[in-house]
Amino acid sequence: MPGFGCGAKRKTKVLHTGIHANHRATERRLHSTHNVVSLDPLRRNLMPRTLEGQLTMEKTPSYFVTPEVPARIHAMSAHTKLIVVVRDPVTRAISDYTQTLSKAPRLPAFEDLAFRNHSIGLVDSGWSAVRIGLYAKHLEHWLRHFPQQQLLFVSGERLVTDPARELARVQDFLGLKRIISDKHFYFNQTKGFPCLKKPEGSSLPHCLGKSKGRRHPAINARYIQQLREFYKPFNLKFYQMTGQDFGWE
Ligand SMILES: Nc1ncnc2c1ncn2[C@@H]1O[C@H](COP(=O)(O)OS(=O)(=O)O)[C@@H](OP(=O)(O)O)[C@H]1O
Repeated sequence: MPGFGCGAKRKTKVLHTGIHANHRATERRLHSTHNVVSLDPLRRNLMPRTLEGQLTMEKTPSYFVTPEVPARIHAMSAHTKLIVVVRDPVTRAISDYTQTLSKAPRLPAFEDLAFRNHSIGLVDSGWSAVRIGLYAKHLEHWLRHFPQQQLLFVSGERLVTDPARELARVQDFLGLKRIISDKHFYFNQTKGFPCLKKPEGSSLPHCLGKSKGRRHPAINARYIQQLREFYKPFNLKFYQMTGQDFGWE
């Protein structure tokens, strides 16, 4: 499921739930409630087998915004749990642009891509960096196939300001014991983001790589405001649909 950016790379991880395999009731619950994604519906690749006491997580940012994906995932496994990390769509669009710019330095200016006509504030919703942030529209596709309770929306902003709180929500959603807490994070002043104190299998702290948390180009406040106005109705609809106010005004 999507993170903040436009990357389409898929990542798979098998997690141990830490629940004893000889607890039959728990095992049954795991199998019925924690569905296992065993096939990538887009690429038809086999995923690792999920054993008892494990969950398989799969991350593909482009799924959320690809209209044919919900039906395919549902056909593969109707009980799959879906986690979506969402961030202010204006900052998301700039982050997306920054990511592309790092690979294509001759890219036109942000405002030339984000607007059909920036002197009158006509936004180009066909540009992927803008389109991806229309969360309410994408969510409509998912809700045709999955009940709301199978979707969790994680705040990208709170993932930075209070990672333990957002991860508590994720652990609860997955029916896992709350193991990750405040004590697992520290704020790295140089990076400007929270990092892990001691990742699994290592005694050294770990921050996300250089491609996460890049400095964004300065964008004229007028364009930012025009984009805010453009997203406002979509954001409000998204808050209504999810029952969560993400505070992006
Ligand atoms: N702990 C921590 N460290 C570094 N970065 C963090 C962290 N938590 C969230 N973020 C935000 O993650 C943003 C990058 O995510 P991506 O857009 O690459 O996600 S995705 O893999 O494409 O889904 C990245 O966006 P940019 O700041 O625009 O680079 C970060 O703001």
